Amino acid sequence: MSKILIKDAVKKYGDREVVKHINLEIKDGEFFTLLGPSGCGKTTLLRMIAGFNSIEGGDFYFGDKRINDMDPSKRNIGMVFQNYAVFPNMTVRKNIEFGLRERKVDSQTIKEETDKMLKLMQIEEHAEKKPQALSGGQQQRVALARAIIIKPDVLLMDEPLSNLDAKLRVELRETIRRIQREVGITTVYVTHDQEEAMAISDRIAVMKDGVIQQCASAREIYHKPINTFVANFIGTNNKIKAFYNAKDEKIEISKDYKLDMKLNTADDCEIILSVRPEDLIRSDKGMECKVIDHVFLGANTHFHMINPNDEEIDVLEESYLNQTETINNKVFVEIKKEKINVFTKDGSLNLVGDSYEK
Ligand SMILES: Nc1ncnc2c1ncn2[C@@H]1O[C@H](COP(=O)(O)OP(=O)(O)OP(=O)(O)O)[C@@H](O)[C@H]1O
Repeated sequence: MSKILIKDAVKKYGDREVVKHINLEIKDGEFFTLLGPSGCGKTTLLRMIAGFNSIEGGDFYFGDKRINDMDPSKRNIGMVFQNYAVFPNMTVRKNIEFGLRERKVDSQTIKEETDKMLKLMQIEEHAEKKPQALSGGQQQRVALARAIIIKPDVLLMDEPLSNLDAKLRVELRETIRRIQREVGITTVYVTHDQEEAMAISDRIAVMKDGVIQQCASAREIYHKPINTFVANFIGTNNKIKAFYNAKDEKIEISKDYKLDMKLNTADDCEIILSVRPEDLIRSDKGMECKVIDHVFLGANTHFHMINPNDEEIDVLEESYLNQTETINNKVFVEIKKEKINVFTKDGSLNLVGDSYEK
């Protein structure tokens, strides 16, 4: 049985639908992420699960229990927000204990459970400090401990890392993932950061304008995006305009560069190739491109180029000591055909079938 089931959910502000007929099934123990640009409705949907927003349509279930009309306090959820919602006047220990005290748990159990949490979050030495003496990352560990000590059925997290600097974000997202696995708690996580979503999630729902575009594992979303919005939102993507000759089963990129490939259409049509920078390789044949810049990034080097269609493309190569390319040089670039996605001209449909290994 699914842990959270959402059927045909609608949220309206006035006449405006901001969540538009969403269906989702989240499994027990799953780390599930709602990902999308600002304003796409992720927080609104999360708040509907929590019970903080009215629901204008659809049904929400925890297990087989319909929760639409259940008070938030009865839903047994833990929440962590962007702003570390810890009580400033209480010590770290008192903050973490809070939920158990509210539930009138005996003091021996409170002590044991709180000690366990302090250890799990690696903040034992801060137990008797007030939150303001802690860094942002440590405060978020307190918030997380406080949310999960009550053993909620579902943990809801809304951009919990956005106020932290880049290094801490990476560190804490790994901690969150490890702890979620250890505790096995079903988690719904909201972020606009695609890299964070990929690093942390079992599955991701990519949202745009209140609609789920694709719901799948990070790998599937990266390698097999359903439309150009998803392809562009996740990772770096080169868009190359081309033409499909259906009779000859050829993709025509330029006069001199064609790929043999059968697409899921019987008609000649204009298409958009979607190619990751790592799936373009410098070669002695292919598209003739002009190098306009190169950026050394340690493990990799990024080459920015202009292709024969006057499109700017990015080529990612593993770095090596004597790697050089002079700006304005002409180079040939080949496409790793087995890795590309091909979309209709309007970007709405992926024309690559399942026959290609992704
Ligand atoms: N109380 C409200 N009244 C009217 N409109 C609202 C209200 N809350 C949110 N909205 C609108 O609903 C849409 C979805 O907002 P929501 O906060 O869910 O987006 P989001 O994807 O979480 O974005 P962000 O990452 O910026 O928080 C937005 O267009 C927003 O302006």
